[in-house]
Amino acid sequence: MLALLGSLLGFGRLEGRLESGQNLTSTFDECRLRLGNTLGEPWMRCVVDSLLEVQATAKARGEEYFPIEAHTFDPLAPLHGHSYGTRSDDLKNKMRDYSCDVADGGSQPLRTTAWQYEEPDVCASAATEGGAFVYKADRFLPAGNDLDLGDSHMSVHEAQERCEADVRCQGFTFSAAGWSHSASRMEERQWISFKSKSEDATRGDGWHTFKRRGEGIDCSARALRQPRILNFTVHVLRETPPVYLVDDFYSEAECSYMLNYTLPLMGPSVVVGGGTSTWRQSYSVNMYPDYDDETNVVTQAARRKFAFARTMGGYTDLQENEGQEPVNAVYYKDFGDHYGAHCDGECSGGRYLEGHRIATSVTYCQVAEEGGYTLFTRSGLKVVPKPRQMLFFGYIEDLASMAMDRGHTEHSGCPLRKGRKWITTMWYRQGVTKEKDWSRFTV
Ligand SMILES: O=C(O)CCC(=O)C(=O)O
Ligand SMILES: [Fe+2]
Repeated sequence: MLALLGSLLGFGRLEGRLESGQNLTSTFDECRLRLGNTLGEPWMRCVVDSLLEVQATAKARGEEYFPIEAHTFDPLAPLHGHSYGTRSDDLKNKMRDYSCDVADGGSQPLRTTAWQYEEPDVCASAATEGGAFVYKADRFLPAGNDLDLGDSHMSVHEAQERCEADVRCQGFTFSAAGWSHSASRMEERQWISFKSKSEDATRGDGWHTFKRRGEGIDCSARALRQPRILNFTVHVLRETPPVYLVDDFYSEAECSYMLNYTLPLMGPSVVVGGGTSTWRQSYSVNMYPDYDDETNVVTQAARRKFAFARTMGGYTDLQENEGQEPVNAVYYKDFGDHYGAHCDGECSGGRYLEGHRIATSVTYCQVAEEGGYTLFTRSGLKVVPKPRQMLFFGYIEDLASMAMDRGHTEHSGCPLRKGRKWITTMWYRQGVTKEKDWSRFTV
């Protein structure tokens, strides 16, 4: 079934006759009614078949029509030279707009299964060594110079005390070639810059950074923070390439922590290559997991997501580390905010290349009352999320040959109609490391 849509929708071609020609909406409505109010793939197929019939009749009569070329159902192949995610495919986008605004409850799972995750011990001594601070060698903090603590000449030890005493202080940074983190050297005086921002520790030889630990977890209540075994319910929406929806992936505490922390920092979203676009209307900000700080909520959530991708997604070589992309927090808040049809990675059937994106997860803390669904635009899968669910989808069509998807992972954030939507999007890359990080590769 899946094998048909990537190719047939790739053939939708507009020749300036849409408005004066076939009334698409009536075809959409008719197919929906004929199929008992369901959308998805059977509906898309019905629409295309109906339009082909109308086209044949119109052609014979010399009338206008919505032009689409005859489609093949098999094998599925992207249209030669066709670039996914462009605006050229008008029929597909009209179908997307229509599907987004129909209250059909979304796609139902093929099956439901369970996933178990054993949390790392976030309060183990190794994970909290260094007390309230995480030390980062060869890193400086570029931003957050708005503290009146100023630059001060003092011992590193004193700097820790001063920073801890001020809630605004998120860390401090100094340059000292040859300095190493040891008890005696903590008493040496350095020129210290205190910072109100510590998420973006940047590589710099001879620099040293002390970051305040995440405040998400209080390790003083040690007894309450034994590592937990978490059990999740997983709804399988598609087997290959995988689309899973996981219930209660984030806890309420995680969501409120991330919402509170990101909302004041958000700016207009950008698209791949930089810049804003009406294709992606929302607000966003990056969150940086710090794999040296296990108490950090963003770190814990990222570790859980990677574990899921390895065990459930089958991407066993995936590794969370500093080479991965930051997590993108996205807020859709105004009527019509949306993300047009796009692929997050390569989706025209090539071979997977190390360092590139291999999977995506979207975790919803706030869902809209109407609209804001996540729709797979070439396969008709529609996710109507519940708060705190995680949508995971991978792009590998065949794990044995590492052949990539041929269009079925193309997706869209439906226009927001009522309420607000707040999500975190995470992209997974195989083979990235701290030294060879994501920015060296395209998507
Ligand atoms: O908003 C959504 O539902 C999808 C978001 C998305 O596709 C992305 O952030 O890459
Ligand atoms: Fe996306």
